[in-house]
Amino acid sequence: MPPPAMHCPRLVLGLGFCLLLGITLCSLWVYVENWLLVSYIPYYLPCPEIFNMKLQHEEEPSQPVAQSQYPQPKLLEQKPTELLTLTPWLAPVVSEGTFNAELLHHIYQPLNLTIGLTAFAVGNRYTRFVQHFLESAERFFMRGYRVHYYIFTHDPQAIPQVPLGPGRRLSVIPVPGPPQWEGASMHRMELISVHIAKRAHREVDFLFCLNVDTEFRNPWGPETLGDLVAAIHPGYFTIPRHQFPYERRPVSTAFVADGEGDFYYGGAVFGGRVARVYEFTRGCHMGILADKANGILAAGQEESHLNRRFLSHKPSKVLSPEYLWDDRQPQPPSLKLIRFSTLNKDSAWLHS
Ligand SMILES: CC(=O)N[C@H]1[C@@H](OP(=O)(O)OP(=O)(O)OC[C@H]2O[C@@H](n3ccc(=O)[nH]c3=O)[C@H](O)[C@@H]2O)O[C@H](CO)[C@H](O)[C@@H]1O
Ligand SMILES: [Mn+2]
Repeated sequence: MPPPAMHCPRLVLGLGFCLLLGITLCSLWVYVENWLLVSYIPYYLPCPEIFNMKLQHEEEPSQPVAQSQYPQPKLLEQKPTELLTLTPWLAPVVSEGTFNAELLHHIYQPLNLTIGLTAFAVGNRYTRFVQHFLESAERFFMRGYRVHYYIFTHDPQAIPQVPLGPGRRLSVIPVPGPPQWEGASMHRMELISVHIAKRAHREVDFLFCLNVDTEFRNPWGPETLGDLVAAIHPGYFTIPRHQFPYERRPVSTAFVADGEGDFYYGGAVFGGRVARVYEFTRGCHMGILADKANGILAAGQEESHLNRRFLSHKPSKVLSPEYLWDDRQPQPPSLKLIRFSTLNKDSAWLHS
């Protein structure tokens, strides 16, 4: 009698088939398992590409900061000044005693920055201020840095040739004069923003916008550089905010309510990184245009719009009234020095 298996070739075939199927299913499972594992790896392990990525910025050579000698900062020390040194939104308030000029110079000098400065001299009453303004700036404004002055005027012929130090240059920007000119306050924001868009954004890193009937009296250096910089108005730093000369009519885009306000900032000094100054001046110009369309002229004109905007777009650095004084006021003991001041229009040198 043949063995029973021989009797059932079908059984053998069936067993063989089952074995094959089992092996196939097993390898399929291993493959699927591996495949699942592979598909999860990128989610749990860091992508190896990031280790090969080249950093865009080369590491800076070490700066000579460590070599300069300056007093140790002390956490528990008395206040460096009678003035506030930090705003509630953590912007420094710059005044004498709050910074070390030599240390800042060591930090900013290697950055090779160009600082722009705009001033308007439209109308013969204002062109006569340019010479003294530039001469005083040459003595005190950002000494040791590249500086680009932009003087906006209706009369380029009237702008004097003032000798400039190395790395410093002057561009005269022609603008319409009177009668199209209805007072600088209505045009400066527009003209500055257009000038930045057309030209200054390529030429300078930081830009300050200043009144021209002024003078520098003491050093104004890199301690003033910041993203968006405002200066406290010399006339209003001792009074409560409900007395600030903000625009108080709600119909104006410059409206500020009684219970609002940080400092009253001067329209004679503002600045910052050139892109931020562009946004700032553009925003102020839009507010001025909207008011104009509604037949409104803000109480402090451009200065009202500047103050409104600084309320919602806080300055990253605030300059104390050392950086915006007014000749008509005596120097208070809380201000250790005056760096920049509005001139009394009867100043003797104007008549000489
Ligand atoms: C001491 C004081 O109260 N000063 C206020 C006022 O100064 P002022 O009343 O002294 O303003 P301003 O008449 O000097 O005008 C500001 C600047 O605009 C330019 N300009 C003005 C008129 C003109 O016809 N042509 C021309 O070029 C010029 O650069 C001048 O420095 O204005 C400032 C705004 O900047 C602030 O509002 C100040 O609070
Ligand atoms: Mn003035």
